[in-house]
Amino acid sequence: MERTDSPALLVLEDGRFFRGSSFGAAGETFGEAVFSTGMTGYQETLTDPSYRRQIVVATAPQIGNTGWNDEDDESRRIWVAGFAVRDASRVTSNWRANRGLDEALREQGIVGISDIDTRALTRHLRERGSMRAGLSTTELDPDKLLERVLQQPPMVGANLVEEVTVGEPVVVPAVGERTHTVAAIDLGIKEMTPELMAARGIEVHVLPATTTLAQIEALNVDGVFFSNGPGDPATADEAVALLTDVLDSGLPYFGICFGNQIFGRALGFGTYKLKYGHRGLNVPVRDHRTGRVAITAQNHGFAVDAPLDRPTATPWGDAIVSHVCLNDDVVEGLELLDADGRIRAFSVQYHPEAAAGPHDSAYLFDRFIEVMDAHRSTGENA
Ligand SMILES: NC(=O)CC[C@H](N)C(=O)O
Repeated sequence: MERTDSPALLVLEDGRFFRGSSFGAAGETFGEAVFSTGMTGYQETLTDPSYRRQIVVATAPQIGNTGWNDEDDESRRIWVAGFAVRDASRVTSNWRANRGLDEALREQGIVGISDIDTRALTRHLRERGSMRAGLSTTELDPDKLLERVLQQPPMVGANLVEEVTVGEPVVVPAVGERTHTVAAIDLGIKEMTPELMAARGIEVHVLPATTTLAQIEALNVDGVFFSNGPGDPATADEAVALLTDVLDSGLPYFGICFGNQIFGRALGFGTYKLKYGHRGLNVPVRDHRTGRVAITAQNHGFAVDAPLDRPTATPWGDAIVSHVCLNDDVVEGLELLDADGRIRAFSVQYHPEAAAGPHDSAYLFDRFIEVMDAHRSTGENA
């Protein structure tokens, strides 16, 4: 691979290193090296708060062709700690683009590396697992950069919610007539999520992670949602405590990704770190209720440890694993059932908001509405 005159160096915590060219901002950065197999959607990936403190390796060999636009950001900024690609496209070609990817990275101070063998790097991470890494355009001695990598905190034990959650509540109004109101706890939410709810008549109150049940109830909501987010779910005790209160209150619940892990913990399950995680846009998942397999967008490094083959008794009723990854049997969804076997709370480990990714699972937003309607009619009959 041809390198430019401005060199960059990527060093993994086990000492393996890759020399390439500077791409995006110059400087030095550290994070967990993870690979994502999405062929498209790098703008959504880079602006997804769940990637906080991660150096993302794109397995797609050429990145940047469609540049950067003003519409596809999933949040207010780029969150990845760094970006590693094989070939950074020198040409931007898309009618919506108003700048190149390199320029967007530089504007936001995101350090990247190009012209490295991302296939070798990905195979290494698959074999050894995701691990800490350093990426630098200023320190080109692998031993010296490695010393600094080894001083960085690992992803296990990382509590990053505070770094990404909103400071103040934000209301996303329903499109057309408002039929429902939802409190969405922002653990690192992506903009597409409230938009998809709003498009279905839901007024969404995006709330800080420090919100209490009393504050949620004061909004007279029909249901509660917990978003995706960065870090180790085993550290998110406040979120687990809040969700426990929500379940005690009887309010319907829907969670995505981190929201699935928090739900798992509230139900009494543990979480654990996957070797190299699921990050991509084509992960097959089976929904036990419909029997259908959806191709899903995923971005998670941790997973819920729950039995696939039997219900688990919880203080609120039986919990079951509702969705399973067909690649490796990892838990991809949970349901809490009432005495009649109806869903009262549920979550998925993958991304029905699909930004970027396939829209196979958008039906889960409709399912949330059905669960809220069922809860409402029970309340009216009581
Ligand atoms: N996208 C997410 O919500 C990720 C959840 C969690 N940080 C994980 O890596 O598993």
